[in-house]
Amino acid sequence: MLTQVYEVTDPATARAIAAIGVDHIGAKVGDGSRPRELTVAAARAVMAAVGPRARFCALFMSADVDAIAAHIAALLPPIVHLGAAPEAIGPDDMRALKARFPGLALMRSLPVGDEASVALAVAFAPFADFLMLDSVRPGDGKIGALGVTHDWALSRRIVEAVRCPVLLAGGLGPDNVAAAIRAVRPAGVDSKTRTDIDGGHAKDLDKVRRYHEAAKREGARVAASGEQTADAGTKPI
Ligand SMILES: O=C(O)c1ccccc1N[C@@H]1O[C@H](COP(=O)(O)O)[C@@H](O)[C@H]1O
Repeated sequence: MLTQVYEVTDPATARAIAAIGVDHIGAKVGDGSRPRELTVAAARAVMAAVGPRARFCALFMSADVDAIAAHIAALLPPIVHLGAAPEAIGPDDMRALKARFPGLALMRSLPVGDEASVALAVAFAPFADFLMLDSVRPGDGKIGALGVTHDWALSRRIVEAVRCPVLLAGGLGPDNVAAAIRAVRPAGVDSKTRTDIDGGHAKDLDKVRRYHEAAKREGARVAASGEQTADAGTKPI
């Protein structure tokens, strides 16, 4: 079971979370115009602090594929995570990014809202190394960092419908990650708000540790029980 934690904005926190054993450590990267969005220079320092124990994920909220490509070329992160709406960055854009950066692992956030989410995931899966299924706000369509769960039965159907490894996101933390793994059988899990300090965006290392340990424990239990779990390995597109 892969564990992923957002968002890390300083090297010391990146080092501490890597020492806990978290597999993917993420930060928002861009021109610095969004809240807590790191410039390439700041992201480079966090990525170096992650070290060899974990993989750094660069989350781009922008829909400007040329700007994203320029940031990738400057930073060369192991995992590029695309967070813009699916209408804004589509499968063709993902194919183009992979062609330009062949060694890159691409993670694609997708909203899980209604029945249409399953077809959307099926359409994107062939172009992603990881899908990340996240909650969506009904009013404005905002995806992610909402701190709320979604219909896990839909996410389970997506896990069963695609070959691509799926990470489950949306309101996960130490107290519900095991139940989420039992319900969805993802290849990995992601957490932001519920591993933050209360009322702030800094990471609470005790929450991160409890989330990570609960996820690894439940992932191992599911694997040992022989229950179906998606493959956590990456596959080339
Ligand atoms: O991390 C952010 O600030 C962010 C901003 C805008 C969209 C997505 C964002 N983050 C992603 O959302 C998941 C889930 O968040 P939560 O656990 O429900 O709070 C987060 O881990 C990032 O992958």
